[in-house]
Amino acid sequence: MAKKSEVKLLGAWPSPFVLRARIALNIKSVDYEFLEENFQPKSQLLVQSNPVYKKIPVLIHQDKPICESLIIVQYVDDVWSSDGPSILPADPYDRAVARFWATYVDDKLFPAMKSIAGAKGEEERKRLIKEVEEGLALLEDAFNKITTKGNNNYLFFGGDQIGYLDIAFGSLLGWLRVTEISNGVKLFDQVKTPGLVNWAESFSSHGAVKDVMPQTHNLLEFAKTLMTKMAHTN
Ligand SMILES: N[C@@H](CCC(=O)N[C@@H](CS)C(=O)NCC(=O)O)C(=O)O
Repeated sequence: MAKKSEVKLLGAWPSPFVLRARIALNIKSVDYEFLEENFQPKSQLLVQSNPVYKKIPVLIHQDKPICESLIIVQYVDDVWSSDGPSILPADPYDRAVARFWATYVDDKLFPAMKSIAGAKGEEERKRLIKEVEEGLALLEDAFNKITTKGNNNYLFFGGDQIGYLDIAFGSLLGWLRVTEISNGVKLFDQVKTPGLVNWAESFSSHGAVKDVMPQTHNLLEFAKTLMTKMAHTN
């Protein structure tokens, strides 16, 4: 078990990317100090630790920074390999598939979801919502393929335990719910994405997740404040 002083996580509570690092550390039962970044202005520690992107999360392990959420998740899996279940699948093909979909989440799904809030006009908003729905339908198919093995149907992308893709995608669930509420739509439901609806419930109530996953009403409040600030600066 790492000493708390050896592991620090520079982050902020509403960030889905920071949540990934927190879940990975929880899976491995790594004790860490959480340093809340408030960006007003960006802290010296953040700028020094992540001079390229100046973004959170940054994991600081034995005074060395590791940046980018998915790289942090893999690092945690590598360093604490014998503490708790593996995060990445053992099989090389399964690892490649998990990495493919995690990249898809970051490159396609999340950007589409994020851009709904900034849509210019109803037509664009509807187009983006449709894009997210189609994106989720692809993930529903992937979920069914990945979790059906022989006669077994697993709860998670990672099998019996949450793994890399569960963390990559599951960390966005809070913001997905905020998007649904803010736009009066259901992106996820028992008809369109039954597998993902059940998965989301199991993921959100998992021991490594439930205490660190931000509450939807807090994210909604945060989003409203952010939108108000942006409206004043434009
Ligand atoms: N690809 C990065 C994205 C991290 C990211 O966008 N972090 C946001 C907070 S959610 C941030 O630090 N934003 C500050 C900025 O853009 O200046 C990762 O996966 O870690």
